[in-house]
Amino acid sequence: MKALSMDDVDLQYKRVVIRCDLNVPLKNGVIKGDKRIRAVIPTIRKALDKNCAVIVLSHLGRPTEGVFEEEFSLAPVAERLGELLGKEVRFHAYDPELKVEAKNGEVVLLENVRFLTGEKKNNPELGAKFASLGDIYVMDAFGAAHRAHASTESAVRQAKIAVAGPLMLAEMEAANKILQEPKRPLYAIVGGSKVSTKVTVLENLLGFVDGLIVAGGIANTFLLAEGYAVGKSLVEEDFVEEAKRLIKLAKDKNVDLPLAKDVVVAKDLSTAQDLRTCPITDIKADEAIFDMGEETCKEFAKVLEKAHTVVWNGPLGVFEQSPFDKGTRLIGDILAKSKAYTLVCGGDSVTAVEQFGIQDKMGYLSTGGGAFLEVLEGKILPSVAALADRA
Ligand SMILES: Nc1ncnc2c1ncn2[C@@H]1O[C@H](COP(=O)(O)OP(=O)(O)O)[C@@H](O)[C@H]1O
Ligand SMILES: O=C(OP(=O)(O)O)[C@H](O)COP(=O)(O)O
Repeated sequence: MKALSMDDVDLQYKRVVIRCDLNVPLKNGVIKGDKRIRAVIPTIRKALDKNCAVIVLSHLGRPTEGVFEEEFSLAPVAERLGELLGKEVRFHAYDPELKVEAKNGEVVLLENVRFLTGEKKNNPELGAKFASLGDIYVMDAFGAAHRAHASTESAVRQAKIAVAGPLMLAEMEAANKILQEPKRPLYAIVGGSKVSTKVTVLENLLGFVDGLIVAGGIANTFLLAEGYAVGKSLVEEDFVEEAKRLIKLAKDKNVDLPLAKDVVVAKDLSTAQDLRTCPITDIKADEAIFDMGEETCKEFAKVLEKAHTVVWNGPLGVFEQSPFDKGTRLIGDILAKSKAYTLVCGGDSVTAVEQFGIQDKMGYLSTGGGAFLEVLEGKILPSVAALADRA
């Protein structure tokens, strides 16, 4: 990747802004997986070692812009970041004026940048404001590098000096390695919930992989496209036609695209009321799919036996809530035992793997989900393009 690194510039006593992806899973203010926070510790330490004043930026979730919403606050992240760094991290609360300064040797974490009007629209004035907070702008938010937002793209273009952080560089190297020399057969498992983000990814992956397992919440839209009733399951109706097209495209390209045969359904997620496993032909109108069934997982396992490389993004079910974690656990165990090189990407997927304690059995864990898949598609990420232009 063409970009300046932190080693290429004089950091001594500078004001450094580091854009990180600290978008971690949170429930009632409790962090459920801190991989993304741990991953940027070396970056922040690198700046502190040179007596820099450090301002950290990040987004969290998808809040409404222009207003503060407690559930999307980065305050709990500031605390965890401080624990991991072994030094206090000053939290700068919601402040549309962005009146923030840091002293040398100090780390300040700014409140969620997505509360600010213009962040997601890549507003150049907001980008200029972010850039002006420091002498050097370090783009280290690999997980958000596929977003052309004010803090990930515009600020990089406008900063006095813009460099790629060490995490960003390592992640790009890992993704490019798979892209350039994958050990085939190469299979991708794409699960999770973000259908709209993943549809284009799936289409492009069909041109690159030997097999594609569509699972988790996004599989529901594919089941609907195949004519099955999916009750109250999470679906994106606007993408049913797309799903139909992708199923046909996979056939034309001779790519395996196995879909679920049985699923775990319930009437209510929080109470798991009337939970049962049923064939996909038997989902009732008041039920929703929350996990893949055992038969389906066994079938996926058989398919995956052929793989020499597996790229896994997105859990197979609502893994945060037992017993809907079974499908994700099963596939995790299979991959942990498999000889295939397994690359796990995405905030929730990595959290699941760490929750199951199988992280050491995986080939590589990436902090980026959508970002990693877009690199595999051969796309140039907006942040990467901006960094290259500044090199
Ligand atoms: N059947 C399902 N219905 C609703 N949500 C689901 C389902 N399967 C998985 N999910 C949810 O998908 C989310 C993760 O999706 P996503 O953000 O796309 O993954 P990643 O962060 O690994 O890229 C998890 O919160 C999980 O609960
Ligand atoms: O969690 C993220 O992406 P991922 O779910 O693809 O891993 C990134 O922080 C990007 O978040 P976004 O998909 O709300 O832009």
